[in-house]
Formats: sequence, C-alpha cells, structure tokens
Amino acid sequence: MSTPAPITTEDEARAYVANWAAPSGMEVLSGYIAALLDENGRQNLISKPSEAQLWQRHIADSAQLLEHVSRETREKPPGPWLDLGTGPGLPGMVIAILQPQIDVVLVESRARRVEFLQTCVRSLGLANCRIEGQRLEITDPFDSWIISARAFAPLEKLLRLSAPFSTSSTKFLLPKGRSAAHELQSVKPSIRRLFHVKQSLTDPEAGIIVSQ
Ligand SMILES: C[S@@+](CC[C@H](N)C(=O)[O-])C[C@H]1O[C@@H](n2cnc3c(N)ncnc32)[C@H](O)[C@@H]1O
Repeated sequence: MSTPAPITTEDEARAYVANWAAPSGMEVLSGYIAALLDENGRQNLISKPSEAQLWQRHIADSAQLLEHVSRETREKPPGPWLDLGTGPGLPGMVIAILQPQIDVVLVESRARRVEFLQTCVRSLGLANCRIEGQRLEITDPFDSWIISARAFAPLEKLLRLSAPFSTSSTKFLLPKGRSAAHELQSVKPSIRRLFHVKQSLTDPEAGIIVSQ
C-alpha cells in the first residue's frame, strides 16, 4: 500500500477528507464545522489561530486515523470505536460522520462540551454516535474495537484509565503531536514494545502512537 502524500494546505486537507467520506458525508461535515466554529465563539473548543487551518489541523488530522484501520474491519467493524476526552468531537465525531457504519462512543466530562456534542448528534442525525457525558472513570465499561484519544492523557495513564474498555485485540490510535516518539521512549519497555509511532500526514513533526 502506498504512503499517502503529506497534507500541507486547506485544499489538500479537504480533498483528502472527501476520499474518506460516505455519500453525503461532506455535507454532514460542513454542518458540523459550521456548528464548531459558531460554538467556538462561546466556548474554547479549538484554538482561535487554528480556525484558519481547520481542515488540516482538525478534520484531516482526525480522518487520517482511518489509515491505520484495515479496510475489512472498517467495512464490518467488530465493535465500537471509543474516543476518550473527545472535547468537541475530535477525532471521534469526524470519524462517525465520515463512516456511518462505525458505531462511535464519545466520552467527555465537561458539561458545556457534552451539550455541544449532543446538539450535533441531534441536528446532524448521527445515529451511529453515542455520547457518554461524564468522566471516563465512572463510565460503564464495554469492549472497544478501537480506542482513540487526542490530547487526552499521557500514555501510561491513558492505558490505565482505558483498561476496562480494552481487550487484547483493541487497537489504540493516539495522536500525540510532536511528543509522540519521546512519550513512547519514556514508558516502560513492556508497554513500549506494544506500540509504534506513525508519522502524521498533517504535520511532519507530529506522530500517532499506534498499537501493533
Ligand atoms: C485537551 S482536550 C482535547 C479535546 C479533543 N480530543 C481534541 O483533540 O481537540 C481534553 C478533553 O478531555 C476531557 N477530559 C479530561 N479528563 C477526562 C476524563 N477523565 N473523562 C472524560 N473526559 C475527560 C476534557 O474535558 C477535555 O475536553
């Protein structure tokens, strides 16, 4: 399989995301983006400077996690995709919009963010997206097919918190920005050997920690 080209502009990001979208996915996505930008005026969901590069920094950055999932499991997901500390739905809600056959569960503890997520689910008609609006620690456990988390917690803490939601076959997809390699180096070898770092398509210096 060829490695996709790096994404360096908003146009490239939009075209990249469109490749992952189910029919009508891009239309639903524009509804989500409009809501996100509107709500960002009321609460701090994404940094203000990143608004100008929203497709690259947030939407394509989320969508690229699909590169690390086999086509076979993507088409017939063997369980739910769990996104920890999703904030405004990044990356989980983007995945749910692009791939409606995937059941996505978003965990977020902050009430105003939860309200935003619930409004999006209702207004965009996202039947495959469930919100768990409380701390992960008090969320009823279930077995996840995939666990994603962007800017949520350091790796060891993340693994500890997510243990009730993972099995030996759960795949972890953890965008870690520029600290990915360093973070993986800093965990104990028994954990380190279970993961590797993949380069982000949206930032050549950023990495995604992926389980084997
Ligand atoms: C830095 S933000 C990242 C949000 C989003 N993933 C993104 O990349 O834009 C971390 C989010 O995790 C949520 N969070 C932190 N600890 C949590 C916990 N124990 N359970 C659920 N959500 C939590 C916070 O409220 C916050 O929205």
